[in-house]
Amino acid sequence: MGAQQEPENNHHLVTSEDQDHPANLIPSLCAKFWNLGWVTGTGGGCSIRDGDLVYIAPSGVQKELMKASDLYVLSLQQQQPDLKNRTYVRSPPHGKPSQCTPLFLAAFTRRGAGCCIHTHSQWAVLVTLLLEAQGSGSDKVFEINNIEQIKGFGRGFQKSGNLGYHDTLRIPVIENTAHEEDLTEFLEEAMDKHPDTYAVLVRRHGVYVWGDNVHKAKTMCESLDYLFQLAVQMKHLGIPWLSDIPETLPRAKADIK
Ligand SMILES: CSCCC(=O)C(=O)COP(=O)(O)O
Ligand SMILES: [Zn+2]
Repeated sequence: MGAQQEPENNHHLVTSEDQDHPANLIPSLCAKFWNLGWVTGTGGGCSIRDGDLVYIAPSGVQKELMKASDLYVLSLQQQQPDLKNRTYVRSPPHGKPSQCTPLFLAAFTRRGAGCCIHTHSQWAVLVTLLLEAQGSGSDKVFEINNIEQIKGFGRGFQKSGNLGYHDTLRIPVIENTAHEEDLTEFLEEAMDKHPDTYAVLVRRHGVYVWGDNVHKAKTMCESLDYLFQLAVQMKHLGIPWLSDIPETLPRAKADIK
């Protein structure tokens, strides 16, 4: 017999037969993300906003083994305006919410995101290290163009459509801090400086990716990890991340600006 849940603990918020309910989706997505090396050794995570409610994983747990009953639930309306001293409308009997919570909340409150994913992908970390090695100030933004997968990204905040093959994808990079929650002000600065980005890289740590809904956040996170891996291999092969399509190649008339 498991621990008896107190009815006042709003346990109903994490009880659903619907596999797409946030309380079920976060554990199932994190189990998939673990297989990709995105949430290794309790790192990384995922948070989903469903209307006013935000579902958050617990801290320091094996993200691939989470259950719906492990999750915290926060009401954005009840929290406003103070997002620092957080209270939860539902908490599990033990543990504490993810250190990533303020960063997830930044995506929900400043970009109206419906889902935010945080990975410790080695490809993301390697890209930040390659940029660091380049130095001379160019280490603050990852840029790549003329790769088909770039079409996997939205054009930007409150803009419709996706980037095109000839567009340059730009992802800002912030420096890591001793404590995850201390990243928040730097993530928010990066959002302000790059209003159209859907992701922020964290040097030597990983990446935060958000989207209007789970589908968009997940597919942009997958596309980004694909591009990070490609970028690392391109660097090995001496192929620049930014290139011009040779004029000799055929370009559709619509593409010629
Ligand atoms: C070894 S993970 C260190 C903390 C971290 O970077 C992370 O993303 C997970 O933090 P949480 O509080 O969700 O365990
Ligand atoms: Zn992390």
